[in-house]
Amino acid sequence: MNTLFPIFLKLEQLQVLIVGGGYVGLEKLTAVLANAPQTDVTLVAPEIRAEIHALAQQHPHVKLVIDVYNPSFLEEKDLVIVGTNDKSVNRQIQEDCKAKRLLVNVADTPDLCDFYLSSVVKKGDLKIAISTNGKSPTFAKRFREVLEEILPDTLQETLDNLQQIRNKLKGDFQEKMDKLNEITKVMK
Ligand SMILES: C[C@@]1(CC(=O)O)C2=NC(=C\c3[nH]c(c(CCC(=O)O)c3CC(=O)O)Cc3[nH]c(c(CC(=O)O)c3CCC(=O)O)/C=C3\N/C(=C\2)[C@@H](CCC(=O)O)[C@]3(C)CC(=O)O)/[C@H]1CCC(=O)O
Ligand SMILES: NC(=O)c1ccc[n+]([C@@H]2O[C@H](COP(=O)([O-])OP(=O)(O)OC[C@H]3O[C@@H](n4cnc5c(N)ncnc54)[C@H](O)[C@@H]3O)[C@@H](O)[C@H]2O)c1
Repeated sequence: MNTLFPIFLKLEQLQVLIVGGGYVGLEKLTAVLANAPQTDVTLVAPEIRAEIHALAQQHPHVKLVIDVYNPSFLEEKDLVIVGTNDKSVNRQIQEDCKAKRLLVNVADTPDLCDFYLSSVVKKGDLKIAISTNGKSPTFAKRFREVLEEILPDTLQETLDNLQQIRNKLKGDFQEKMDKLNEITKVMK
C-alpha cells in the first residue's frame, strides 16, 4: 500500500535549502525551479557544477554558497533536500533536520526521507504528480511522458471556461456543486 500523502506546496512562499552541488543537486534544483521558479533556494556545497551556476544566473531567488554544510544553514529554512556524495554527512543533516522538525529529503536514501519528489505532468494549469512509492522513478518518468502525450492542449481552455462559469454561478454551495457536476458529466 502506498501510504504517501500528496500535497501541492506553495514553494514560492517557503525557504528551501539544497545541500550538494553535483548531479543530484542539479536534478533537484531543476525540479524545484521547473515548478516554482521564484522559490528562495539556498544551495550549499564546496564544489558546484557549472550547470547549477548557469541556473542560478537565470533565477535571482537562487543563492549559491560555496562551503561545506554546517547546522547554521538550517536556520530560517522550511524544507531541506540533501544530495552530497558523503553518506555520513547526509545522515548528519537528516538528524539535524529532525531535531528542528524540518521536512527533509535525502535523495538517494528513501528511509531518511520525509517526502519524495514526484514526476510532474503539466498541461497549463493542470498538474498531476506521480508516485511509485519509490519503487521505480524510471516508471514514473515514462508514465509522465505517456500522460503528457495523451492530454489534449485544449485542456487549458476547458479549465478557463469552467473557472468563468464557477465565478458566475449564483446560489448556495450545493446548487453550485450540482451545476458544476452536471456540466462536467461529459468527462466521465
Ligand atoms: C520522479 C523523480 C523526481 C525528481 O527527482 O525530480 C524521482 N527520481 C527521478 C528520476 C530518477 N532517479 C533515479 C533514476 C535512475 C534509474 C532508477 O533507479 O530508476 C531516475 C531516472 C532518470 O533520471 O532517468 C535514481 C534513484 N532515485 C531514487 C533512488 C534511491 C532508491 O530508490 O533507493 C535512486 C537509485 C540510486 C542508485 O541507484 O544509487 C529515489 C527517489 N527518486 C524519486 C524521485 C523518489 C521516488 C519517486 C517515486 O515514487 O517514483 C525517491 C524515493 C526519493 C527522491 O529522490 O525524492 C525523477 C523523475 C522525474 C521525471 O523525469 O519525471
Ligand atoms: N548522479 C545520480 O544520478 C545519482 C542518483 C542516485 C544516487 N546518487 C548518489 O547520490 C550522491 C550524490 O550524487 P552526485 O552524482 O550528485 O555526486 P557528485 O559527486 O556529483 O556531487 C556531490 C556534491 O556533494 C558536495 N558535498 C560533499 N560533501 C559536502 C558537505 N560536507 N557539505 C556540502 N556539500 C558537500 C560536493 O561538493 C558535490 O557538490 C552519491 O552518493 C551518489 O551515489 C547519484
